[in-house]
Amino acid sequence: MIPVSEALDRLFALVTPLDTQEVGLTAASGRVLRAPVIATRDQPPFAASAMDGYAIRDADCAPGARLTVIGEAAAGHGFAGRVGPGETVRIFTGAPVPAGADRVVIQEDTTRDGDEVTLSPGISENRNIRAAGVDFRAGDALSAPRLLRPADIALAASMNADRLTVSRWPEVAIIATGDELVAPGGAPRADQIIASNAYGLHGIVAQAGGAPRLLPIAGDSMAALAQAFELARGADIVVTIGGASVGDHDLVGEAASEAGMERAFWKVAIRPGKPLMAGRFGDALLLGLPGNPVSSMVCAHVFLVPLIRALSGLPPAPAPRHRARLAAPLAANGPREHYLRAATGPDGVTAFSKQDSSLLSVLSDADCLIVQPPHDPARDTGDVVEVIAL
Ligand SMILES: Nc1nc2c(c(=O)[nH]1)N[C@H]1C(S)=C(S)[C@@H](COP(=O)(O)OP(=O)(O)OC[C@H]3O[C@@H](n4cnc5c(N)ncnc54)[C@H](O)[C@@H]3O)O[C@H]1N2
Ligand code: MOO
Repeated sequence: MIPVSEALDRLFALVTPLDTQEVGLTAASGRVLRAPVIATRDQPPFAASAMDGYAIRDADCAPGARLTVIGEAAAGHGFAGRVGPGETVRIFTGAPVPAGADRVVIQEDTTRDGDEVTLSPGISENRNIRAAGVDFRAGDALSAPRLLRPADIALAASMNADRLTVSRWPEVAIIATGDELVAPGGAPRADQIIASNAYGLHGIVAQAGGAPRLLPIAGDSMAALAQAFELARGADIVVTIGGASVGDHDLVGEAASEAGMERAFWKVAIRPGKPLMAGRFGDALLLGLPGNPVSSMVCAHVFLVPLIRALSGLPPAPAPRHRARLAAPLAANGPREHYLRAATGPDGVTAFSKQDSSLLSVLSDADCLIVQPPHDPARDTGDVVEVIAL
C-alpha cells in the first residue's frame, strides 16, 4: 500500500495534457482555457458615467449653481461637443462623459426647468465617473490555464474575444464489471444486484469536465474483460469498476495487463478504496476502481477528478480541501487515510455513524468527506479537520 499523496504523484507522472481546440463563448463554460485571452481595448474604452444625471465641470459644482443644458449623452450615443463654464450635458448611465466635464451630478440632486438645471444643496462627493480602462487595459490578459467559470467567460467576451482556446474533452470510458450486475430498469435474478456505480461516475466525470462514455457491463471472465477493453479504445481514461481485489473472480488487473496496461500502482492506503489500481494503457490511462459503490465514488473524487483536470492542462493538484470544525467527536483512525461521509450543519461537520463502503444511502445524504490522516488520534467536538466538498 502506498500513501494517497504518492499514488496521486504517480498518476500525475503519467499525464500529458490533451490537445486544444477553439470553441465559441457559449460552449466554453466549464472547459479549461489553454491560451490566454488578451484584451484588444480598454474597458471602459472611454470615461463613462456611472449614473443618470448631468455632466458638469467640477469648478461649477456648487449648491444653487444654475447651468445651461447644451445637449445629451446616452449609452451608445456620445455628445460630440465640449462642456464649457456654466454649461452641462444631460447624461445617462454608461454614456461617454463629454469633453470638458469631470463630474456627473445625479438627477436627484438637481431641479430642471427647460434648458436650465439648478444644483441642489448637499451634492454627494462622488464624481460618478468610471475612468477609461478601470476594469482592464488593452494588452491585459485573462491568464491560462484556468477552469472557465461564467465570470471568466463574461470577462473574455468583454475583452472582445469570440473564440477561446480550450482543452479538448478528456473522454472517459467507464466499464462496470461483475456477473452479479444488471443495468437499472432490468430484471435481476435473486442473486444479482443493480449496477449503480457507473451512473454516479458518469455524473462525476461530466461535472469534472470530462466526456463520459458508459460501456456495457462486462462479466467476470477474461474474454468479457478483453472485449470491454477493446470497446474502450479511443478513450483518454479507461475506468473499470470492481474486480480489483484479491478474490478468485477479481480478474480486472490480469485482464488489463494482458490488454497492455503497464501498472503504476495497486493498493493505496485509503479507506474506502484500498484495492485501487492505475497504469498506462497504450495512449490512455487506466484507473481501476474498487467495486464497492462508495469506494468507487470516493476514489473518483480523490483520483479521477484531479486526473481529468491535469489531462485538461490544469496544474496537477489534489481535490481541494477546506477546514471545518467538528460538530461531533471522531474516533481514532487506523493506517489508511479515511474519507468519512459527513454532513455540514450550523456547528460544523458530523461524520455519519455508518461508514461501510456499500452504503449509497449514506453517501447520498453526505455533503462532504472529512479527511482523517493515517493514525490520527481521536478528535473532539470543535477540533478543526480537513474536508472535501461533494
Ligand atoms: N480477502 C480480502 N477481501 C477483500 C479485500 C481484501 O483486502 N482482502 N478488500 C475489500 C475491499 S476494501 C474492497 S473495496 C473490495 C473491493 O473489491 P473489488 O474491487 O474486487 O470489487 P468487487 O468484489 O467486484 O465488488 C465489491 C462489491 O461492490 C459491488 N459492485 C461492484 N460493481 C458494482 C457496480 N457497478 N454497481 C454496484 N455495485 C457494484 C459488488 O457486487 C460487491 O458487492 O474488496 C474487499 N474484499
Ligand atoms: O477499501 Mo474498501 O473500499 O474499504 O471497502
